[in-house]
Amino acid sequence: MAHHSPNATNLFSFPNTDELVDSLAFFIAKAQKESIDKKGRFTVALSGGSLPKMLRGLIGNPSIKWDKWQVYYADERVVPLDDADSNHLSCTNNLFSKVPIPTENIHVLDVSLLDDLEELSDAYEKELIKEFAQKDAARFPVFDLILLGMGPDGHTASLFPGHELLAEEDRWIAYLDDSPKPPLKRITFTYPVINHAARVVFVAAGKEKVEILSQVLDTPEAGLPASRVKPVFPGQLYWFVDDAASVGVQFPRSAFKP
Ligand SMILES: O=C(O)[C@H](O)[C@@H](O)[C@H](O)[C@H](O)COP(=O)(O)O
Repeated sequence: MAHHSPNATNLFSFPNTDELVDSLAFFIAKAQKESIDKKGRFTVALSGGSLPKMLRGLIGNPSIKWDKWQVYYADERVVPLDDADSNHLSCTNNLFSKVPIPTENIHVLDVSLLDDLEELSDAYEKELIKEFAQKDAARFPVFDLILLGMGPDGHTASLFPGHELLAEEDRWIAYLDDSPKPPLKRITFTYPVINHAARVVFVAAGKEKVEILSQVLDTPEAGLPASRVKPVFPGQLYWFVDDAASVGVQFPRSAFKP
C-alpha cells in the first residue's frame, strides 16, 4: 500500500470488532488482488485461537477469488483434523465451510503421521517446498500473507517465550511437544518463514490483550515472541487491533485508509 512507509510497523486500531473485521477483509482482498495480478495465486497462512472468526468479513465477499488461494497453517496442533483442538477445524467451522474454496487448496497435516513429530513436520515442510519451489534455491518461502494471533504471554503461532524454537534459523517447519498452552504437541512456522513473508498481519482484540500489546509494541527489546516478528525488506508488518486492546499502547497508530 503506497501510503505505508517501507519496512515499518503499521498499527491500525479500530473502535470495535466489526470495524476491525471489515477493514481486515478489505486489506486481505487488496493483498489478494495484488498477488493474483502478479502471480495468478495467493498464498496465505492462518493461525488458530480467535483469528479464524475475525476472518468473517471474507464470507460472501464477491472480491475473493477462492480458487486462487493456497492456504497453509502458521501453526497447527498435532491432533486429528476433526478434533476440537485442531486449528484447521476452527478455520473450517468459521470460514472454509462458508465459502467456495476447493478442499485441495487447503494444506492440512498428514494425519497418518500424527505419532511421529519429526516425520509430520518434515512432511508439512515438503508441502511448502512444493508450493514455493526448491528449498535450497528459494531458501525461505515468501508467503503473500501470514495472519497471526498473539497470546496473553506474547506467544505467536506456536513460538512461546523462552522456548528453544525462538532460535531456529534453518528449518521452515518445527515441532514441539512441550507447549505451555495445551495441547502439548504442535508444529509451527519458524521465524525465518514468518519474517520472509510479503505481509505479516497480527490480529488482537479485547481488553485481555492490553498489557501484552503494549509490552510487545513498546518494549520490543524484551524479545517476546510477537516482538520478534520483523519481516525482512520489502516485507511489511501490520497490526489490526481494537481500541480496547490498544488503550495502553504508546506506539503510534497509523490511519487505515481503504
Ligand atoms: O494454535 C494456536 O494456539 C494459535 O495459532 C495461537 O498462536 C493463537 O493465535 C494465539 O494463542 C492467540 O490466541 P487468541 O487469539 O485466542 O488469544
